[in-house]
Amino acid sequence: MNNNVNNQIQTYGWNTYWYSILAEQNPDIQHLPPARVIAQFSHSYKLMTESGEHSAGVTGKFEFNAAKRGDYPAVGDWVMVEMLPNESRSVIHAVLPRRTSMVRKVAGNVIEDQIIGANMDYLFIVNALNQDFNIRKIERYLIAAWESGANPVVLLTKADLCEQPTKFASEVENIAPGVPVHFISALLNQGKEQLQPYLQPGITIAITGSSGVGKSTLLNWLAEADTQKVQGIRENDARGRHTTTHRELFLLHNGALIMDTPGMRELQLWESQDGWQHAFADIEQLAESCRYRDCRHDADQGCSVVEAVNTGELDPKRLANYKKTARELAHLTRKENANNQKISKKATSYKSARSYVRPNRNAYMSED
Ligand SMILES: Nc1nc2c(ncn2[C@@H]2O[C@H](COP(=O)(O)OP(=O)(O)OP(=O)(O)O)[C@@H](O)[C@H]2O)c(=O)[nH]1
Ligand SMILES: [Zn+2]
Repeated sequence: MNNNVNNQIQTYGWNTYWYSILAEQNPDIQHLPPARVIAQFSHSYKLMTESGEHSAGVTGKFEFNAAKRGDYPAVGDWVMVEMLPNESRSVIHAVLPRRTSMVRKVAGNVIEDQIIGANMDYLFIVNALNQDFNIRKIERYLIAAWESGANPVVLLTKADLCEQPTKFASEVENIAPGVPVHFISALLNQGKEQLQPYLQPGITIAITGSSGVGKSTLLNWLAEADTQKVQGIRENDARGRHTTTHRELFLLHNGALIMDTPGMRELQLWESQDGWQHAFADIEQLAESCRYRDCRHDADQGCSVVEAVNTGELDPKRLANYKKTARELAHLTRKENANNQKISKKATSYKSARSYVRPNRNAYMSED
């Protein structure tokens, strides 16, 4: 590895942490160069390797060993590759263990984890400061963030359409103590400086939020930073190439990496125990002093949660959201358990083929 090529993957976030992770892996893959997945297509991936962009597929062995959908590479993953000589293609031998990941539960015959983004440092949760402002949505996105392991940051866009952005910001702060909240206006070019602490070299930021909240506008706004500097970098680009091809993980001029995958964009809000408890820590804590262990928090007697609603300490809408999430989570768990039972009955006969968990090609490739 010469310095120049080494820099290429460092720019994409390779660092001593990943070196140490690699050192813990099977020696078979340790000599292979690392690469980062920057886009995912139906049958292939686009990687940033030490020698630039490569398209890639997984090895047959990888495919054979992949027990479930979540074992396959996802955007943001670090993979160990074999470069094919004289080709801008490579093959993926292994995926390094993910530091963080956004997982979506896909309910089919078997509930499967689909990784819609990996190794993000921050998750920007975008909501607009107009009639679309929705605190309950933010609450649910926060669950996803906690579950992913990435640090959530709430961005309230379209501040120019709002008389009192601070009022909304404090509303968010109430439901998400300790989570940074910023209000910005791409239209008026206001608030960008608040984002600088996150937009650091090698830091990966995923962007999520409902349709129309201003994600694309935000991306363009972030990308257009300092045009002069951009041109300077292009001039110095060793390959002199400016690719305009499809990417889902891309480099900003300030060195930060932005992840914008279709799945991340329209994050479907599945629920999971850990993230859920974290997001509703206040209610969980109140519930501890309910009279009954299995309190449903809908009767007055001995229920600390209902009491908190009555005294105005807890917003009834927050409680309603908590209950709705709990029901969905219970539903998902029931479905999962039922499927797992079915699977374990059949497991012996299926084991060699592993067909019960191996996604069929079409299912794996389809966008749902
Ligand atoms: N007033 C105002 N309008 C904005 C701002 N940011 C975005 N918009 C507008 O909001 C609309 C939606 O913005 P997009 O960036 O397309 O939203 P999106 O979240 O990417 O939407 P999807 O692509 O559907 O996911 C557009 O008409 C933007 O011009 C802002 O800061 N102020
Ligand atoms: Zn209760």
